[in-house]
Amino acid sequence: MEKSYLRGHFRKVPFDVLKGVSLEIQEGETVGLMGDSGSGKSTLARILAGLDRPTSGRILYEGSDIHRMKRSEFRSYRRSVQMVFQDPASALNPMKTISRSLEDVARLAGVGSDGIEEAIREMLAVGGLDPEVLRRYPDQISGGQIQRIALARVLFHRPSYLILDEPTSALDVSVQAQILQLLRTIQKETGMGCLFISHDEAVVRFISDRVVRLADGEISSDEPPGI
Ligand SMILES: Nc1ncnc2c1ncn2[C@@H]1O[C@H](COP(=O)(O)OP(=O)(O)OP(=O)(O)O)[C@@H](O)[C@H]1O
Repeated sequence: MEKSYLRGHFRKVPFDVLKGVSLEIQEGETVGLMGDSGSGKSTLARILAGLDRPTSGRILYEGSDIHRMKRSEFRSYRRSVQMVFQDPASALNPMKTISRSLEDVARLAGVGSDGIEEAIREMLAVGGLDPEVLRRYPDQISGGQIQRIALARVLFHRPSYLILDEPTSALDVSVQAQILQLLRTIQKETGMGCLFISHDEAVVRFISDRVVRLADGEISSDEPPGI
C-alpha cells in the first residue's frame, strides 16, 4: 500500500509517506508500531481505521477490500476497527458531563432509554472508573481518567481490532503503567487484535506480541536485541 500527500504552495508536488507498506495483523494479535516522528505512523493508522484512503494498494478485512465494500459493510468495518488517539480529551465534548457523553455513546450504539444506565455502568467497569466522574466535565478529570473513558467508549462497540496511536504518551509514567495494565487485561478478556503505536520502545515491547518499524516509507520487523 502506498500513500502520497501533495505538498508545496504554488506547485503541488507529491510526497511519498508510505511506499509499498505491507502489514498483516492476525485476530487477537498485538502488533507494536515504532518509527521516528514524521515516518508516517499516524498516516498508516488512519488508513487502517478507514479514516483515510491509500493512494494505491488495498486494505483487506476478512478477505474484502474495505474501499470496495457496500456502504453498510464499510460502516460495520468502521465499528469493528476502533481507534484511540493520543489526545482523547479533544474527542470529548467539553460542554457535556462525562455522563452525557457516555449516554451519547450508548445511544449511538443503539441502546434504548431503559438500557442506558446499565450501559454506562458497563463502561465505568471496563475503564475501572469511579462513578464519581460521571457528573464532571472533561476539564475536571485527570488525563488518565480521560484515557480510561476513551478506552471504555471504543470498547463498548465490541471492536475486533483496536488501533492505539500514542495512547499513553501524554501521561505520567505511573498513570501510563496503569493504562497499559488495563489494556493488557482487556486484550486477554476480549481477544481483540491491536496495533499499538508508540515511540517508546519499552512500552511497545511490554504490550506487543511482535514489533514492526516504519522507516523510509517501509515496514520492517523489529527483533529485540539478542534474538
Ligand atoms: N494531511 C496531510 N497533508 C500533507 N502532509 C501530511 C498530512 N498528514 C501528514 N503529513 C505528512 O506526512 C508525514 C507523516 O506524518 P504522520 O503524522 O503520519 O507521522 P508520524 O510518524 O505519526 O509522526 P509523529 O510520531 O510525529 O506523530 C509527515 O511529514 C507529515 O508532515
